[in-house]
Amino acid sequence: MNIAFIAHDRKKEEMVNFVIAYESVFEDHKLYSTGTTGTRIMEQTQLSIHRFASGPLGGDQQIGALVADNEMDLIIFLRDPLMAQPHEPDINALLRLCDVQGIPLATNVATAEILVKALDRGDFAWRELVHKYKPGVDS
Ligand SMILES: O=C(CO)COP(=O)(O)O
Repeated sequence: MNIAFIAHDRKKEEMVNFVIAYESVFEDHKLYSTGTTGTRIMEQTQLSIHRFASGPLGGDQQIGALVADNEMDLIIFLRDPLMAQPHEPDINALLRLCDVQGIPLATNVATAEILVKALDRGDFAWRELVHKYKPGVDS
């Protein structure tokens, strides 16, 4: 599965701790992130992550492009609900595209935990069909 991690600055530590807790699940998947989030996770885990640009520089939009193509299977996006972001339009566009494509999206750790347990159980296996019938998409 293709999984993306995104965390705003005051949520990065929570994200790193979450990924450490489920590292054994994530290591079987293809991982993506915005720039700084991915760097922080890779510093503290053995995971290899394809990092896009930092969020304010277009990273949310780059992940959004994969969502628009229905290539992303799960997004964990720990947003900071108490601080305005300069790239709010990019963030909203990504969230909207997840709803357009019906992509599982967690915006807090409680939901992320439920989705990761579902992932580990194989509940998202149907997504393989999406990839299988789309030429040029990673499995
Ligand atoms: O701003 C972000 C998402 O909107 C996160 O970007 P970084 O991971 O580069 O800090």
